[in-house]
Formats: sequence, C-alpha cells, structure tokens
Amino acid sequence: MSEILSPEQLEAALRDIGARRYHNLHPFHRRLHGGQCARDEVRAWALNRYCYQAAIPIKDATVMTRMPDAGLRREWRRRIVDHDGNAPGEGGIARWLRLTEGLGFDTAYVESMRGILPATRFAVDAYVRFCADRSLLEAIASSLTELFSPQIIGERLSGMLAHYDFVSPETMAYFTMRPPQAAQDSAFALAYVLEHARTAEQQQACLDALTFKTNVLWVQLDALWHAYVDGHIPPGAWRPQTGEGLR
Ligand SMILES: O=C(O)c1cc(C(=O)O)c2c(n1)C(=O)C(=O)c1cc(C(=O)O)[nH]c1-2
Repeated sequence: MSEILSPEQLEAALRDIGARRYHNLHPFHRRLHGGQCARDEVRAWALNRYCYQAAIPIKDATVMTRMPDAGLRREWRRRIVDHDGNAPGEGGIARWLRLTEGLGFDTAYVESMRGILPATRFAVDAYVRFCADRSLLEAIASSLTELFSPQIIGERLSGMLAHYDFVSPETMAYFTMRPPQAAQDSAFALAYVLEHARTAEQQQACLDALTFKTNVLWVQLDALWHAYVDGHIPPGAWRPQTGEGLR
C-alpha cells in the first residue's frame, strides 16, 4: 500500500500532473497561440469550446447536489453565477458567444451545438458524469486543472491578439475576466482537497481525478487537430467550406 502524503507532497504531486499533462502542452494550443491557425481552425476551436463552457455550470450544479453543507454550497454557487450571470447577456457563456459571434458564427447555430465534434461531446459528457458518479472529493479534485489555466489564458490572450486580425480585446473579453475567477476557485478547491484527502486511497483518487480531467481537455484538442488541421471532419460536424452556421 502506498504511503500517506503530507499536504505539501500532495500539492506537489497534483502540480506535477499539470506540468506533465495540462493542455497547454498540446500542439493545437501551440498552433493557436503561436498564430499558425487558419481562421476556420480558430472558428472550430471556439465553436467546440462552447460545448465545454455551456456544460461547466451544469457540472457545477451537479457538484452542488452532492454538498451537504450550506457554507460549501455558498462558495460553489459563485461558479454558476460566473458563467450564467445574473441576467441575460451577462456572465462567461454570454462572453463566449461574443467571441463566436466576432468570428462570424450565427449565435443560434452555436447554441444548437449541431456542429460539435462527437469527441467534444463525449469528453464533456464524461466530465459531467464523473462529477455525478464519483465522490464529492473526486469531483472537486477534477476541477483542479484550473490551477493551471490562468497561465495558459494569459498566453492565449496575448498570442491571439498579436497574431490574428479577426479577434479583438472586445471579442476576447472572456479571457480577460476569467483568470481571477479561476485563481479564486482553484485556491478554494485545492485547500478543500488538501484538507479532506487524508488516506492514501483518497489521495490517489484525487490524483486520478485530476489526470482524468487533463484527458478530458486533451482529447478535445486531439479531435480538433484530426478534424480541422488534418482535414478528417466527422459526419455531421461543422464544415467550414459549406458556410454552415456562419452569418
Ligand atoms: O481556457 C482554458 O484553457 C480553460 C481551462 C479550464 C480547465 O483547466 O479546466 C477551464 C477554463 N478554461 C474555463 O474557462 C472555465 O470556466 C473552467 C471551469 C473549469 C472547471 O473544471 O470547473 N475548468 C475551466
């Protein structure tokens, strides 16, 4: 049986997973941030990523149903408001739609999710299901990829604004708002995991949950590359050549 890690060792092991497996290492992100993506590749990325964004508050509502403690729910519900806002047109999802709109998409088409890659759907569904089926501790640990997101978002914002004339600070506003929210959310989730993962089994389950989540993010980029860089677009997914979904 493996040894129980100290909180410091557990944190180091979690951060090591990020260093080795987070999607900033994926070649699609290098291409996106480095300015090598064609406009349709950026469009495909934003379209597919909408599916992830739209599922996050559903995931967080699912996590909240597992929380017996009002204090914990009060903390967690902020995540839902961050994405949904308190009124139409506010919040992260609305800001994401400003990006897809700025890239030329019809918003109703994006919201319909008709053109989403099957792998995106499967990965996103797997994340929501994971948070429904596993322990609360594992569900919270699976959100810890957000420890690593402020850095990638910073690289994305500066890289994309420098390289692409079809995005602007206004259409990329999602990424200006997100890092402080992610830092606050992940600090809370990390403190929770370090406090509650006491046995070696629980600690290993948290490490596995974070590994699972890095895979959720990674396969979405694999699928984008296969479809839109290599040109193997699956049946039913968005086809740039047809003008489908574009205004
Ligand atoms: O742009 C990114 O690379 C990135 C990564 C992640 C992540 O690491 O899961 C999230 C986000 N963005 C994000 O915007 C977001 O709202 C978010 C919520 C969560 C989560 O697991 O609860 N991850 C992420």
